Amino acid sequence: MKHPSRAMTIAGSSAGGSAGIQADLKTFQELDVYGMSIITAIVGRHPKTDKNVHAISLEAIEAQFSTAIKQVGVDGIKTGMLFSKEVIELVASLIESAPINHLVVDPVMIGKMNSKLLKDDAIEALKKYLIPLATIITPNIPEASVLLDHRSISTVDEMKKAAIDLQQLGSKNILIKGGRLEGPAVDVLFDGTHLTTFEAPRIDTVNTSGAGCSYSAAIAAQLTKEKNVDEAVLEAKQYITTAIEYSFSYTDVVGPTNHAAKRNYGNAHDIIVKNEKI
Ligand SMILES: Nc1ncnc2c1ncn2[C@@H]1O[C@H](COP(=O)(O)OP(=O)(O)O)[C@@H](O)[C@H]1O
Ligand SMILES: Cc1ncc(COP(=O)(O)O)c(C=O)c1O
Repeated sequence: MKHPSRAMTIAGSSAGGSAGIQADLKTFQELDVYGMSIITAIVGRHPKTDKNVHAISLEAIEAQFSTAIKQVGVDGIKTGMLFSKEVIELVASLIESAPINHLVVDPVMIGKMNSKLLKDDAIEALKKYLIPLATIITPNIPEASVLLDHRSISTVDEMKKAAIDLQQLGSKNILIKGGRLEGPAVDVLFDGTHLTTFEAPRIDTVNTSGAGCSYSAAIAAQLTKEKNVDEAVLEAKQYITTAIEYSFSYTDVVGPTNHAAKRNYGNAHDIIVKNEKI
């Protein structure tokens, strides 16, 4: 038997199972890669306070990472919620010490239920230490805007311009996710020479908690299988579009995407891919 490739998520725990570490591990499993997790923080809602993030010590983060590397090894990593500049600096140095070919950085800042997942003073550390190590970064529109000093981004053309400008931060590839715009769900990839758009129909649902987490985890999973970046993004876009098509909610809270949907029902929609040279 050939061993599956090995993917690691370094991210926060999201108790409801829709986002964060939980979404990443479900995605890895669905895509047939061996999943590992390094928990950086625990997000839990406290109805009577706004203290909904419980930090994990740097020592515990380092201990998880070295255990996973020694017990298993790693082919590709994705980072999600990192919360503080201290965690970002540590995670960047751990990643630099590991023999990996693929790093997906999802610059998670604010959750869909408005949890603050990154401190304001951590943004510079993200730019300085982690993004330059990335194979690809996957900001949504508000995150891309913050990384570009609060530039307004409200059209696909502005997403294209933003993707080109974000490459100056040092990541090889930039993928801006258009989930927050109206109209078709268009994501823009810039690889340094080409702009590629990946377009899916907009699905009429609010249940997209963890969509960005699952999408970046799916890209990481495909990269560990030695797919190139274009193939990895296309397959991940098919995966997340199908997971959103079959999303649901158990309560009146924004619900999860359906991680098993592609396995159970096959791809829900064709993705339109367009490519232009810059
Ligand atoms: N209603 C929707 N219909 C189809 N695709 C969507 C929808 N909402 C988000 N997406 C897609 O889901 C992926 C995650 O995007 P987004 O929700 O913007 O990320 P995040 O969770 O980081 O905010 C992207 O490919 C985006 O285009
Ligand atoms: C730990 C963690 N990471 C990431 C996210 C981001 O989720 P989303 O992709 O829905 O923005 C959340 C949302 O609450 C979270 O709790």
